[in-house]
Amino acid sequence: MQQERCSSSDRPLDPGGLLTRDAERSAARLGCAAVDFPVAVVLPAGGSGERMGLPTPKQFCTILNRPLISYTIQAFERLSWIVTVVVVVATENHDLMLNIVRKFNHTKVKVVHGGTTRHRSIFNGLQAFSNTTDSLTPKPKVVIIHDAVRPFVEEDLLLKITLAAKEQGASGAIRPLVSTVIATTSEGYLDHSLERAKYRASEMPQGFLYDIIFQAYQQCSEFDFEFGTECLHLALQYCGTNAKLIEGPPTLWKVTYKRDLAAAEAIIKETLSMSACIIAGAEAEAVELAKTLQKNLNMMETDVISCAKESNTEYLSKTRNFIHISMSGSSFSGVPEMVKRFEDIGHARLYPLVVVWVQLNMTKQSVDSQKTDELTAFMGLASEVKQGNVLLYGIEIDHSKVPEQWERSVERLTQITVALIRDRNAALTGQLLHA
Ligand SMILES: Nc1ccn([C@@H]2O[C@H](COP(=O)(O)OP(=O)(O)OP(=O)(O)O)[C@@H](O)[C@H]2O)c(=O)n1
Ligand SMILES: O=C(CO)[C@H](O)[C@H](O)COP(=O)(O)O
Repeated sequence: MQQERCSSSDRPLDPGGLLTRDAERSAARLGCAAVDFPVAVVLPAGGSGERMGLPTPKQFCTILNRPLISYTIQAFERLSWIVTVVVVVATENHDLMLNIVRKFNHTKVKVVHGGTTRHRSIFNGLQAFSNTTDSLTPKPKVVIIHDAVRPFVEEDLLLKITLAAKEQGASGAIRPLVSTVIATTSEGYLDHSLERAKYRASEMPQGFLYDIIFQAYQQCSEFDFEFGTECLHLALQYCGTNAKLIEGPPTLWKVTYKRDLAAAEAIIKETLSMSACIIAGAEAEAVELAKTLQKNLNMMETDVISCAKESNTEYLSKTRNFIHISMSGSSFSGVPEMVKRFEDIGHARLYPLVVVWVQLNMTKQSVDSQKTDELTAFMGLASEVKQGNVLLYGIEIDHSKVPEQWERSVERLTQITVALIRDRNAALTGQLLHA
């Protein structure tokens, strides 16, 4: 079978950089030269997340089995032009951070100890590059500073920030203000309000020539270290560098309150649901169903491949969702092999994979012992692969010669498949649903 593709017209963005795109393509889109100088990143992650109100600091809270900080690291680490990511954590979380680095195979990370305030933590991070004997942290030309709790940062913006920092000495992302900023009196009355259109919210990432921001931090007062919240201000105050400001997307927001964790999870799930690969058995009916399903899943980018092409793993890198269609009687053959392959290449290391096994029944099935055995094997496999971050679900569909009835069943199959992919609900794995 030929590989077929259909694209959705209004494909959402990829705010977390969860999908593969390379820097050169971004640079081409921006019409600027690719970065050809060393760039490093400092991620302050030494806070306690008081406003979140959880015992675990927010950067270590897990979303889909992975700590938030790992998503942020990944957004930078995947870019070939970023050399090192320095992560600054409180001393008591040093080992926890090293475990995260190992578990999720982060290869560019150096972990350093934080300070009592964000500015102190950032300064500690910058100092890691001043030790010229450490080959893991060579001094960069440009350093990007980014809060560890802002997991969604696209490479296009990082390129703009980096190139502007190289040109101007400093650059930072901004957003329009949502609310008006007012000053209050000590008694809690309105003192005055600012003209909202004149002001912007300062967000992250921010980029700097390393020498400028390091010099600025070396001159910082105790007051700056204790109460300052703005790195761009330090570059201006101590080095006379006016930052270039670049408007970023709303997804740059900082995870601060509990509800922000739910919002971050929703964004990650939405991004992971943008594409799927349908693997069809050799039978004509399975191929036909695969094509109809592909047409129905028009909001996703879908590929249809035949079981025969399954051994070619090229399709794996394109998606985190797999729909395996087989005929009843052929058992769920193919599914265990496919899942094993995911394990071998570590495909589920960063994101949970969804595998929907669709069993097409051509005749009315009687509940016999063969079917029960198959179901038991399916449930066993689902529970086993869940440990490896693969979410395996089953859907049975009875073929009907009555067109309206068949259409309704395929529509139900589509809806259940979309719901399983979007929700990525670990509690429902191993269930055999009926369309
Ligand atoms: N001593 C500190 C304080 C904060 N940060 C980091 O700075 C970033 C932005 O700070 P904020 O959102 O204020 O985090 P917390 O200080 O943890 O949150 P809260 O103010 O609610 O306690 C976070 O990644 C945080 O971990 C840091 O590295 N060292
Ligand atoms: O807003 C910012 C940019 O200027 C910083 O990201 C930072 O969040 C402010 O620090 P804090 O919340 O720790 O006081």
